[in-house]
Amino acid sequence: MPSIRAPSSKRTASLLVAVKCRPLTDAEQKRSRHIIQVTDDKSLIVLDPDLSKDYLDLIQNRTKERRYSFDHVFGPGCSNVDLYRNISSTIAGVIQGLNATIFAYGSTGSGKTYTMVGTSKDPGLMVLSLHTIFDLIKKDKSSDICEVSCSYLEVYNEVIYDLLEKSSGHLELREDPQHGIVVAGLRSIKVQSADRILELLNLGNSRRKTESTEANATSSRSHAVLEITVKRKQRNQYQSQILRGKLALVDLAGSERASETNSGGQKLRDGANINRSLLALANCINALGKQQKKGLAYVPYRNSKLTRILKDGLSGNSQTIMVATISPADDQYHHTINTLKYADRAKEIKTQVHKNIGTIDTHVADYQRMIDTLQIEICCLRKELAEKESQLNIKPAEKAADNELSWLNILSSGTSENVQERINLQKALFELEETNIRNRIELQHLDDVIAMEEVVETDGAVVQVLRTRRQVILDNIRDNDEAGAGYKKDIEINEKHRHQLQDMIDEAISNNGNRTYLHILSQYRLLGMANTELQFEMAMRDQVIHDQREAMTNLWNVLLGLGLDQQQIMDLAAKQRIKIDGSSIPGASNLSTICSPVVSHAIPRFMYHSSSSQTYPSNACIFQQQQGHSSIAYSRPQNDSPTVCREEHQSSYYLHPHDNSQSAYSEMGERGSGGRLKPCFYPPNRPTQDACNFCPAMNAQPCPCSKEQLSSDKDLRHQLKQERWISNRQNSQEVSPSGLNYQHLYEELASYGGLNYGLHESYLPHSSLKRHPVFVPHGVVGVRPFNVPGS
Ligand SMILES: Nc1ncnc2c1ncn2[C@@H]1O[C@H](COP(=O)(O)OP(=O)(O)OP(=O)(O)O)[C@@H](O)[C@H]1O
Repeated sequence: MPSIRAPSSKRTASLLVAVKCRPLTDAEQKRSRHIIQVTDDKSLIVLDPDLSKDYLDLIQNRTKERRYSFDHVFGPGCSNVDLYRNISSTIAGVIQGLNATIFAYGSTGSGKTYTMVGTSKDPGLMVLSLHTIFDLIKKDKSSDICEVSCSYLEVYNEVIYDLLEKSSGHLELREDPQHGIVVAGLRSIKVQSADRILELLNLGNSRRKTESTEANATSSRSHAVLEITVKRKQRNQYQSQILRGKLALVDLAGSERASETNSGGQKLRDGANINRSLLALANCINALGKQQKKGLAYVPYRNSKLTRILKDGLSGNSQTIMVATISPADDQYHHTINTLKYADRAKEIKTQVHKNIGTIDTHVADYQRMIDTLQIEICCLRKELAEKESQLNIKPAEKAADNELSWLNILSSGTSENVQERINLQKALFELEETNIRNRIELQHLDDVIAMEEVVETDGAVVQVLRTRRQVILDNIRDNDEAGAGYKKDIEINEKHRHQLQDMIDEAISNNGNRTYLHILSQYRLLGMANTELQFEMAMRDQVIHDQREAMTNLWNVLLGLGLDQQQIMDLAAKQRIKIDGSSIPGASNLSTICSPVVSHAIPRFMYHSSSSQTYPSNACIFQQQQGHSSIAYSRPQNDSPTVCREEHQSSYYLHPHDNSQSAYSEMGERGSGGRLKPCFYPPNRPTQDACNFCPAMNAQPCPCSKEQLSSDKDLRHQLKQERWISNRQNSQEVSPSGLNYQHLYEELASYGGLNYGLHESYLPHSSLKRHPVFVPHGVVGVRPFNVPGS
């Protein structure tokens, strides 16, 4: 029986902020004054550090004293256990399939490591949470099987290392549609007891990079993330449900001023990197705080590895706790105020918490496995390269050749970093554009509403509010455009760097005669590219999965909006021989417009993978306009394979070739509003016109309501610029764009000459490169941008 999944119910949670003030250290007691007053368990006062005031401050009664309130405040007399007691309920959710994140934030020497790791007398949050998890599993009365695993990583100078590996190589981040950001190749060790994890924790901590600085004798130079995963599986059940809870415990490196830490050389460089990633974190907190009040500001997660790792914890599926650590010393006043400023802003952050139930999309899991295998192979090859190099270094006669070889090695790792960086920048740009598209939609709506209100309103109060909101949206658009311009510049720099690297590699290879080494090197590079390509594939699938999830949610909303209750939906599904996974069905929210007829048949048509002979009625259409974002979904007539088209306001930078020439677009491409060209990509082995016939909006059987719906909604018609169709056919041999710059990717692949797989030429806008055979994995879902007729 085919099965679909009911979207799990989400709960909006506020980020919980706890402030912890440590006692004065022995050294501080001699030189500093205590300036923190904890007034009650939720508020504190930072006293003015200046005892003597100048005349002007005195007569104007100016003071630097500041008052704050948070979810919890702990004074110098409190232990880690006191803090833990107030947050332990969050940890308990992890064994029920919920995610939680706890991170300590504060300046260097303020007590982050003490809070997270602790001492034997005062164990920290990492230790206490582990004990809770194992205690709860032990006490659990159900017959479920719980499996606990843990990983421990550090981010040092923007490079990720595995703290559970003796000599870990550089690890890379990957975006997983189901599990969010994951670190490829990171070891996850299954553990049976809290003691075993504590052993691993101690081992990892001993590998962590620390330095003695002026501000702290054992200052952490890296950000450390301990992740505990609890998988809970029903025993002896066919198709058993799996709950997968995750707890991330983060000890950040301390922010500092170079002048205060009195460091130079490597220490100074470390400090600069630490500060950069903490600044990126602060910027994310700022943007997220702003988003709650003002909506749709771009959150620059991509500006550092740390923020990418923390993304889920900051805005995704996680109940998150920020522990802001402060020093009570008067000479730390500015650091303290700074920490409390961000903690205060973080109170505004909201996350969406839902249970992680079961698994879907097995083909995605297969891709992940492939990528993981490739990552492991790359690591082995890296090691081989290093060994080969050290062997060569032993022979002094070959010193000159050795230098050349290590130069080659540097170049080749430079190339892979360069590729990763470009992928990241392009994705950032894509996200920025999406954010601004939504901003522009809201702007358009606001303009219309303002125009209407101006006619009817007498005192102008509502118009004033709307105008204020309009200005906020304009500011957001401007900020996002500025950020986008920055990313575009970075991409240009990255491109230049790539060409330089490639030239240098080619020259070095042509001058060098060491065949074995070159063989390993070329294998390494090829695997690197295969890996990159798979990551692109994954990104495409992410998009498809995202779209499908959105469509599923819309369909659920429609069904519930029609007045069907959960039981009726279940009965209908059972009649269609469709199994509904997931126990909870969300309330019908955000439903705006429904296109009938036959909406109730839309689920089978869309959800149902074509492995069954079951057929469904012809057309179904869901029209939705939600939070300023509009989309239209169609299902195909019954004799065709299930197809869904979405129209959306989207024009991606990925889809625009750099030369911007007309020829880079299809014959179907036309100029959209604003004079921007709209790209069109064709499926392989299919004539151009046929590609368009695939969209129901253009064929003989258009969606019965789309045109009317469109023309009845003036805003929408204005905004619709591009249509994407999703062809979801069994054994499809198609791969197509999903916001990716194929021209780029193709050039990238071509630059790795001899590579035996590439993208099909027909996916390239008027491709001039038609050499490589197609590399198409099974079960691929096609995604294609499309022109909306008459838009
Ligand atoms: N609650 C506390 N009680 C007693 N001593 C503490 C407490 N918190 C921190 N300390 C002490 O303060 C010093 C600095 O603490 P810690 O190393 O945890 O700071 P940090 O914020 O992690 O610094 P960095 O960012 O430089 O790594 C240590 O000597 C630690 O033992």
